[in-house]
Amino acid sequence: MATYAVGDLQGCLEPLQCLLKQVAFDPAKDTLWVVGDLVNRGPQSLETLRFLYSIRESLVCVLGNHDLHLLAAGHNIERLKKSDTLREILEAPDRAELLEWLRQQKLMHYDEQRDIALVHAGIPPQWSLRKALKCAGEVEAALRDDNLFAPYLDGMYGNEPTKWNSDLTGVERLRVITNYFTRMRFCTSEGKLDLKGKEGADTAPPGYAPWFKYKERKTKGLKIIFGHWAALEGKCDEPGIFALDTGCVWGGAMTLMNVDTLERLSCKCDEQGHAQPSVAPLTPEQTSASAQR
Ligand SMILES: Nc1ncnc2c1ncn2[C@@H]1O[C@H](COP(=O)(O)OP(=O)(O)OP(=O)(O)OP(=O)(O)OC[C@H]2O[C@@H](n3cnc4c(N)ncnc43)[C@H](O)[C@@H]2O)[C@@H](O)[C@H]1O
Repeated sequence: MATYAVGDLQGCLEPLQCLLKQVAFDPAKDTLWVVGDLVNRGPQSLETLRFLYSIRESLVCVLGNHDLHLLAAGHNIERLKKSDTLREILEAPDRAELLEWLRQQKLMHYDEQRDIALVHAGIPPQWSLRKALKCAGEVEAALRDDNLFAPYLDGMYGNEPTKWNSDLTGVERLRVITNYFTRMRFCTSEGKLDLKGKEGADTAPPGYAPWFKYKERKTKGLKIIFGHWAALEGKCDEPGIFALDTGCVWGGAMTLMNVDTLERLSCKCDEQGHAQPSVAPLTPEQTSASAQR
Protein backbone atom coordinates (compact mmCIF):
# COMPACT_ATOMS: atom_id res chain seq x y z
CA MET A 1 0.00 0.00 0.00
CA ALA A 2 1.89 3.02 -1.24
CA THR A 3 0.89 6.65 -1.74
CA TYR A 4 2.33 8.57 -4.65
CA ALA A 5 1.99 12.19 -5.68
CA VAL A 6 2.34 13.20 -9.30
CA GLY A 7 3.06 16.65 -10.76
CA ASP A 8 0.96 18.52 -13.32
CA LEU A 9 -0.37 16.07 -15.92
CA GLN A 10 -1.59 18.65 -18.47
CA GLY A 11 -3.35 15.98 -20.51
CA CYS A 12 -0.25 13.82 -20.89
CA LEU A 13 -1.36 10.24 -20.37
CA GLU A 14 1.69 8.46 -21.76
CA PRO A 15 4.19 9.72 -19.17
CA LEU A 16 1.66 9.14 -16.38
CA GLN A 17 1.17 5.53 -17.43
CA CYS A 18 4.88 5.08 -17.84
CA LEU A 19 5.47 6.24 -14.24
CA LEU A 20 2.63 4.16 -12.81
CA LYS A 21 4.01 1.13 -14.59
CA GLN A 22 7.47 1.75 -13.15
CA VAL A 23 6.12 1.66 -9.59
CA ALA A 24 3.64 -1.16 -10.40
CA PHE A 25 0.79 1.09 -9.24
CA ASP A 26 -2.18 -0.99 -8.19
CA PRO A 27 -5.41 1.00 -7.72
CA ALA A 28 -6.73 -1.79 -5.50
CA LYS A 29 -3.96 -1.11 -2.98
CA ASP A 30 -2.16 2.13 -3.79
CA THR A 31 -3.26 5.77 -3.80
CA LEU A 32 -2.38 8.49 -6.27
CA TRP A 33 -2.38 12.16 -5.31
CA VAL A 34 -2.70 14.48 -8.29
CA VAL A 35 -1.51 18.04 -7.85
CA GLY A 36 -3.94 19.64 -10.33
CA ASP A 37 -3.79 20.78 -13.95
CA LEU A 38 -4.99 17.36 -14.99
CA VAL A 39 -5.75 18.64 -18.47
CA ASN A 40 -4.84 21.18 -21.15
CA ARG A 41 -1.77 22.00 -23.22
CA GLY A 42 -0.97 18.27 -23.66
CA PRO A 43 -2.15 15.81 -26.38
CA GLN A 44 -4.57 13.56 -24.44
CA SER A 45 -6.72 15.63 -22.14
CA LEU A 46 -9.83 13.51 -22.66
CA GLU A 47 -8.03 10.20 -22.21
CA THR A 48 -6.24 11.51 -19.12
CA LEU A 49 -9.47 12.65 -17.54
CA ARG A 50 -11.17 9.34 -18.37
CA PHE A 51 -8.27 7.41 -16.90
CA LEU A 52 -8.32 9.41 -13.66
CA TYR A 53 -12.08 8.98 -13.45
CA SER A 54 -11.66 5.23 -13.88
CA ILE A 55 -9.35 5.08 -10.84
CA ARG A 56 -11.25 7.73 -8.85
CA GLU A 57 -11.62 5.50 -5.79
CA SER A 58 -7.82 5.42 -5.48
CA LEU A 59 -7.29 9.09 -6.23
CA VAL A 60 -6.87 12.28 -4.25
CA CYS A 61 -7.08 15.21 -6.57
CA VAL A 62 -6.84 18.99 -6.19
CA LEU A 63 -7.85 21.42 -8.91
CA GLY A 64 -5.51 23.64 -10.89
CA ASN A 65 -6.15 26.76 -12.96
CA HIS A 66 -6.49 24.72 -16.16
CA ASP A 67 -9.09 22.43 -14.54
CA LEU A 68 -11.15 25.42 -13.42
CA HIS A 69 -10.85 26.84 -16.93
CA LEU A 70 -12.20 23.55 -18.31
CA LEU A 71 -15.16 23.73 -15.94
CA ALA A 72 -15.87 27.30 -17.06
CA ALA A 73 -15.59 26.38 -20.75
CA GLY A 74 -17.68 23.26 -20.21
CA HIS A 75 -20.51 25.36 -18.84
CA ASN A 76 -20.25 28.05 -21.56
CA ILE A 77 -18.95 30.61 -19.10
CA GLU A 78 -15.61 31.11 -20.85
CA ARG A 79 -14.53 30.45 -24.43
CA LEU A 80 -11.68 28.11 -25.26
CA LYS A 81 -8.39 29.78 -26.19
CA LYS A 82 -6.52 28.89 -29.38
CA SER A 83 -3.84 27.10 -27.35
CA ASP A 84 -6.33 25.04 -25.30
CA THR A 85 -6.46 21.30 -25.97
CA LEU A 86 -9.81 20.80 -24.27
CA ARG A 87 -12.20 20.58 -27.22
CA GLU A 88 -12.24 16.77 -27.28
CA ILE A 89 -13.51 16.78 -23.70
CA LEU A 90 -16.26 19.24 -24.53
CA GLU A 91 -17.36 17.09 -27.49
CA ALA A 92 -17.16 13.75 -25.67
CA PRO A 93 -20.35 11.74 -25.03
CA ASP A 94 -19.31 11.33 -21.37
CA ARG A 95 -18.44 15.00 -20.82
CA ALA A 96 -21.23 15.58 -18.31
CA GLU A 97 -20.08 12.71 -16.10
CA LEU A 98 -16.43 13.77 -16.29
CA LEU A 99 -17.12 17.46 -15.60
CA GLU A 100 -19.47 16.61 -12.76
CA TRP A 101 -16.74 14.52 -11.14
CA LEU A 102 -14.18 17.29 -11.68
CA ARG A 103 -16.46 19.80 -10.04
CA GLN A 104 -16.50 17.72 -6.84
CA GLN A 105 -12.73 17.88 -6.41
CA LYS A 106 -10.97 20.01 -3.81
CA LEU A 107 -8.63 22.99 -3.81
CA MET A 108 -6.67 21.61 -0.87
CA HIS A 109 -6.15 18.19 0.61
CA TYR A 110 -4.74 17.74 4.10
CA ASP A 111 -3.51 14.38 5.37
CA GLU A 112 -3.58 14.68 9.13
CA GLN A 113 -1.64 11.51 9.80
CA ARG A 114 1.27 12.58 7.64
CA ASP A 115 0.80 16.31 8.39
CA ILE A 116 1.12 17.06 4.70
CA ALA A 117 -0.97 19.23 2.38
CA LEU A 118 -1.55 18.96 -1.35
CA VAL A 119 -2.35 22.12 -3.31
CA HIS A 120 -1.91 23.18 -6.92
CA ALA A 121 0.02 26.46 -6.53
CA GLY A 122 0.59 27.11 -2.84
CA ILE A 123 -0.65 28.46 0.48
CA PRO A 124 -0.09 32.19 1.13
CA PRO A 125 2.31 33.06 3.98
CA GLN A 126 -0.28 34.84 6.14
CA TRP A 127 -2.62 31.83 6.37
CA SER A 128 -2.44 29.11 9.00
CA LEU A 129 -3.37 25.56 8.07
CA ARG A 130 -6.79 26.06 9.62
CA LYS A 131 -7.40 29.28 7.71
CA ALA A 132 -6.24 27.71 4.44
CA LEU A 133 -8.59 24.74 4.85
CA LYS A 134 -11.47 27.05 5.69
CA CYS A 135 -10.86 29.25 2.65
CA ALA A 136 -10.42 26.27 0.32
CA GLY A 137 -13.70 24.95 1.71
CA GLU A 138 -15.51 28.14 0.69
CA VAL A 139 -14.53 27.70 -2.96
CA GLU A 140 -15.22 23.96 -2.85
CA ALA A 141 -18.70 24.67 -1.50
CA ALA A 142 -19.36 27.20 -4.29
CA LEU A 143 -18.21 24.69 -6.91
CA ARG A 144 -20.60 22.05 -5.59
CA ASP A 145 -23.56 24.36 -5.20
CA ASP A 146 -25.87 24.38 -8.23
CA ASN A 147 -26.78 28.02 -7.62
CA LEU A 148 -23.29 29.36 -6.88
CA PHE A 149 -21.30 27.31 -9.38
CA ALA A 150 -21.91 29.45 -12.51
CA PRO A 151 -21.61 32.87 -10.81
CA TYR A 152 -18.39 31.70 -9.14
CA LEU A 153 -16.79 30.55 -12.41
CA ASP A 154 -18.04 33.64 -14.21
CA GLY A 155 -16.38 35.91 -11.65
CA MET A 156 -13.28 33.77 -11.12
CA TYR A 157 -11.07 35.26 -13.85
CA GLY A 158 -8.83 38.19 -13.05
CA ASN A 159 -5.95 39.31 -10.85
CA GLU A 160 -7.80 41.56 -8.40
CA PRO A 161 -8.01 41.80 -5.47
CA THR A 162 -4.28 41.18 -5.14
CA LYS A 163 -4.46 40.46 -1.43
CA TRP A 164 -6.65 38.64 1.06
CA ASN A 165 -8.80 40.64 3.41
CA SER A 166 -11.29 38.92 5.67
CA ASP A 167 -13.87 41.62 4.89
CA LEU A 168 -14.04 40.53 1.24
CA THR A 169 -17.33 38.99 0.22
CA GLY A 170 -18.92 37.25 -2.74
CA VAL A 171 -17.08 36.54 -5.93
CA GLU A 172 -14.09 38.81 -5.09
CA ARG A 173 -13.45 36.77 -1.98
CA LEU A 174 -13.65 33.52 -3.93
CA ARG A 175 -11.42 34.94 -6.68
CA VAL A 176 -8.53 35.82 -4.38
CA ILE A 177 -8.78 32.44 -2.64
CA THR A 178 -8.74 30.74 -6.05
CA ASN A 179 -5.73 32.77 -7.15
CA TYR A 180 -3.77 31.77 -4.04
CA PHE A 181 -4.48 28.09 -4.41
CA THR A 182 -4.24 27.77 -8.18
CA ARG A 183 -2.13 30.61 -9.66
CA MET A 184 0.25 32.02 -7.05
CA ARG A 185 4.02 31.97 -7.50
CA PHE A 186 5.32 35.26 -6.08
CA CYS A 187 3.80 37.30 -3.26
CA THR A 188 4.81 39.67 -0.46
CA SER A 189 5.12 38.55 3.16
CA GLU A 190 1.55 39.78 3.64
CA GLY A 191 0.28 37.76 0.71
CA LYS A 192 0.00 40.47 -1.96
CA LEU A 193 0.12 38.60 -5.24
CA ASP A 194 2.19 39.19 -8.33
CA LEU A 195 0.55 37.02 -11.00
CA LYS A 196 2.73 38.12 -13.91
CA GLY A 197 6.06 36.46 -13.06
CA LYS A 198 6.34 32.87 -14.30
CA GLU A 199 10.08 32.28 -14.44
CA GLY A 200 12.50 30.92 -11.84
CA ALA A 201 12.39 31.47 -8.08
CA ASP A 202 15.14 34.11 -8.34
CA THR A 203 13.13 36.34 -10.70
CA ALA A 204 10.75 37.86 -8.14
CA PRO A 205 9.94 41.55 -8.56
CA PRO A 206 11.31 43.83 -5.79
CA GLY A 207 9.41 43.29 -2.53
CA TYR A 208 8.15 39.86 -3.64
CA ALA A 209 9.44 36.33 -3.16
CA PRO A 210 8.23 32.78 -3.84
CA TRP A 211 5.30 32.12 -1.48
CA PHE A 212 7.20 29.36 0.36
CA LYS A 213 10.26 31.51 1.14
CA TYR A 214 8.93 33.63 3.99
CA LYS A 215 10.39 32.95 7.46
CA GLU A 216 7.15 34.14 9.04
CA ARG A 217 5.01 31.78 6.93
CA LYS A 218 2.23 30.52 9.20
CA THR A 219 2.29 27.01 7.78
CA LYS A 220 6.00 26.62 8.62
CA GLY A 221 6.54 22.99 9.64
CA LEU A 222 3.61 21.71 7.55
CA LYS A 223 4.79 19.65 4.60
CA ILE A 224 3.32 20.91 1.33
CA ILE A 225 3.27 19.27 -2.09
CA PHE A 226 2.57 21.64 -4.97
CA GLY A 227 2.78 21.91 -8.75
CA HIS A 228 1.94 24.77 -11.13
CA TRP A 229 5.42 26.31 -11.40
CA ALA A 230 7.14 24.54 -14.27
CA ALA A 231 10.11 26.92 -14.33
CA LEU A 232 11.21 25.56 -10.92
CA GLU A 233 11.89 22.26 -12.72
CA GLY A 234 10.91 20.38 -9.55
CA LYS A 235 13.56 22.10 -7.43
CA CYS A 236 12.69 23.74 -4.15
CA ASP A 237 15.29 24.05 -1.40
CA GLU A 238 12.75 24.89 1.30
CA PRO A 239 12.61 21.95 3.77
CA GLY A 240 9.30 20.09 3.62
CA ILE A 241 8.09 21.89 0.48
CA PHE A 242 7.94 19.62 -2.55
CA ALA A 243 7.68 21.07 -6.07
CA LEU A 244 6.41 18.46 -8.51
CA ASP A 245 5.72 20.34 -11.76
CA THR A 246 8.66 19.45 -13.97
CA GLY A 247 7.17 20.81 -17.20
CA CYS A 248 5.90 17.75 -19.09
CA VAL A 249 4.50 20.01 -21.82
CA TRP A 250 7.57 22.22 -21.99
CA GLY A 251 10.10 19.55 -23.02
CA GLY A 252 10.75 18.67 -19.38
CA ALA A 253 9.42 15.63 -17.56
CA MET A 254 6.58 14.31 -15.44
CA THR A 255 7.52 13.53 -11.85
CA LEU A 256 6.06 11.03 -9.39
CA MET A 257 7.04 11.06 -5.71
CA ASN A 258 6.42 8.43 -3.05
CA VAL A 259 4.77 10.53 -0.34
CA ASP A 260 6.36 8.50 2.48
CA THR A 261 9.87 7.75 1.24
CA LEU A 262 10.10 10.96 -0.85
CA GLU A 263 11.75 8.98 -3.64
CA ARG A 264 11.14 10.51 -7.05
CA LEU A 265 10.86 9.09 -10.53
CA SER A 266 10.71 11.21 -13.65
CA CYS A 267 9.54 10.39 -17.15
CA LYS A 268 11.21 12.59 -19.74
CA CYS A 269 8.81 14.13 -22.25
CA ASP A 270 9.12 15.74 -25.65
CA GLU A 271 7.76 19.23 -26.43
CA GLN A 272 4.33 17.74 -27.20
CA GLY A 273 4.08 15.99 -23.83
CA HIS A 274 4.71 12.46 -25.17
CA ALA A 275 6.84 10.14 -23.06
CA GLN A 276 10.41 9.56 -24.10
CA PRO A 277 11.35 5.88 -24.20
CA SER A 278 13.01 5.48 -20.79
CA VAL A 279 12.30 6.72 -17.29
CA ALA A 280 15.10 9.09 -16.40
CA PRO A 281 16.83 8.59 -13.05
CA LEU A 282 16.91 11.49 -10.59
CA THR A 283 19.12 14.42 -11.55
CA PRO A 284 21.98 15.10 -9.11
CA GLU A 285 20.15 18.25 -7.85
CA GLN A 286 16.96 16.29 -7.21
CA THR A 287 18.88 13.52 -5.48
CA SER A 288 20.60 15.95 -3.11
CA ALA A 289 17.35 17.89 -2.53
CA SER A 290 15.56 14.64 -1.61
CA ALA A 291 18.43 13.56 0.61
CA GLN A 292 18.32 16.85 2.54
CA ARG A 293 14.73 16.13 3.48
N1 LIG B 1 -8.69 33.10 -11.72
C1 LIG B 1 -8.19 33.03 -12.97
N2 LIG B 1 -7.78 34.17 -13.58
C2 LIG B 1 -7.24 34.11 -14.81
N3 LIG B 1 -7.06 32.94 -15.50
C3 LIG B 1 -7.47 31.80 -14.93
C4 LIG B 1 -8.04 31.81 -13.65
N4 LIG B 1 -8.35 30.55 -13.34
C5 LIG B 1 -8.01 29.79 -14.37
N5 LIG B 1 -7.46 30.52 -15.35
C6 LIG B 1 -6.96 29.94 -16.59
O1 LIG B 1 -5.64 29.41 -16.37
C7 LIG B 1 -5.09 29.02 -17.62
C8 LIG B 1 -3.58 29.27 -17.67
O2 LIG B 1 -3.37 30.62 -17.68
P1 LIG B 1 -1.94 31.25 -18.02
O3 LIG B 1 -1.99 32.71 -17.87
O4 LIG B 1 -1.44 30.67 -19.30
O5 LIG B 1 -1.19 30.73 -16.77
P2 LIG B 1 0.24 30.19 -16.51
O6 LIG B 1 0.73 30.85 -15.28
O7 LIG B 1 1.11 30.26 -17.72
O8 LIG B 1 -0.14 28.75 -16.11
P3 LIG B 1 0.39 27.33 -16.30
O9 LIG B 1 -0.39 26.62 -15.28
O10 LIG B 1 0.27 26.85 -17.70
O11 LIG B 1 1.92 27.42 -15.83
P4 LIG B 1 3.30 26.74 -16.24
O12 LIG B 1 4.22 26.95 -15.08
O13 LIG B 1 3.13 25.36 -16.74
O14 LIG B 1 3.81 27.60 -17.44
C9 LIG B 1 4.08 28.96 -17.27
C10 LIG B 1 5.26 29.43 -18.10
O15 LIG B 1 6.46 28.78 -17.66
C11 LIG B 1 7.31 28.64 -18.76
N6 LIG B 1 8.26 27.54 -18.48
C12 LIG B 1 7.99 26.23 -18.46
N7 LIG B 1 9.11 25.52 -18.14
C13 LIG B 1 10.09 26.42 -17.97
C14 LIG B 1 11.47 26.31 -17.64
N8 LIG B 1 12.04 25.13 -17.42
N9 LIG B 1 12.19 27.46 -17.54
C15 LIG B 1 11.61 28.65 -17.73
N10 LIG B 1 10.30 28.83 -18.06
C16 LIG B 1 9.56 27.71 -18.18
C17 LIG B 1 6.42 28.38 -19.93
O16 LIG B 1 7.02 28.84 -21.12
C18 LIG B 1 5.16 29.17 -19.58
O17 LIG B 1 5.17 30.42 -20.23
C19 LIG B 1 -5.84 29.83 -18.67
O18 LIG B 1 -6.65 28.98 -19.40
C20 LIG B 1 -6.73 30.78 -17.81
O19 LIG B 1 -7.91 31.06 -18.48
